[in-house]
Amino acid sequence: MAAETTGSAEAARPPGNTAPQQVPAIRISDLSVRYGSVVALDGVDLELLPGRICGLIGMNGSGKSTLFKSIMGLVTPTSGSVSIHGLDPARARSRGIVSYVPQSEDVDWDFPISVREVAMTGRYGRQNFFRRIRSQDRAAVDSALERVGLTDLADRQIGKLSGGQRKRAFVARGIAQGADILLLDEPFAGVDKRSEATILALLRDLADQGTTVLISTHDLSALPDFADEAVLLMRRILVHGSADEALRPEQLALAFGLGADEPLTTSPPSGAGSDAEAAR
Ligand SMILES: Nc1ncnc2c1ncn2[C@@H]1O[C@H](COP(=O)(O)OP(=O)(O)OP(=O)(O)O)[C@@H](O)[C@H]1O
Repeated sequence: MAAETTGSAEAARPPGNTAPQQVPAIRISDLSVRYGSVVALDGVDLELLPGRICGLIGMNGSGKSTLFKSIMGLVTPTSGSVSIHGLDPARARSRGIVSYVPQSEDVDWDFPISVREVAMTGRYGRQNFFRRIRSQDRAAVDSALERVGLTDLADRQIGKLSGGQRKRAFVARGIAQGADILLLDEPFAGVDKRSEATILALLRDLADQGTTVLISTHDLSALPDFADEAVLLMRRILVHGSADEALRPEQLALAFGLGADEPLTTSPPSGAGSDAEAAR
């Protein structure tokens, strides 16, 4: 079975949509990233349009976090390129165009920082060297906290929030920042269904206003509920299309099937990495 490897926004366009083609917010061309001998991404081509919510799925170690880091300019590609609204990713990040909502385990929840201060970090790129907070920074943070429904909890230490509230605090940071692109790494892990629905409504609102949203998730069943399009990743893109296309059994077998626990290295032991190879 040949994998679908379009990787293009064109593929995600609804049938019959003859609207003029938009300029992608994110354009990734032939991107490969290695950590020593480990191939994390291998020839990834992907374009994401403004105003779309894209689900990113793939097994552990398939390269999702590396893809996020590449979009943020936090890893150096071995080859290929990433362009964010025509800019180099590091420059786009320093200009506040991209915002990241980290996985829960990547955050020190004991750190003495309030919800308001987390949101204020989204303003750092706009402040001067001394980071003097201006009235427009306060206004942007207040407005962002209101938007995510955390005004009443603004002065609470970040660790003293529920899982869903913690995610909303980081989304508030992205809103305060005025980011055009929001990357969310496993935002629904440890979050109840009601909080998940609240976050999704918020993300839909942001997408309707032109924000590009890329969400990694292991909750495959939730994907069709929120994703305008989906990417199935296994070091390279197996599918970029609708959620239903990404969830076809034969595609899932390629991405999550035999050999899934084997390390994906440049020189896998015999039999390991067969799924990835099959997808080539
Ligand atoms: N700093 C690093 N040094 C060496 N190898 C790394 C490093 N970071 C990631 N890797 C490896 O690169 C591959 C891709 O990892 P990555 O974290 O991007 O996957 P992932 O899809 O986000 O995984 P998960 O679902 O477990 O978060 C894995 O084989 C991983 O072990």
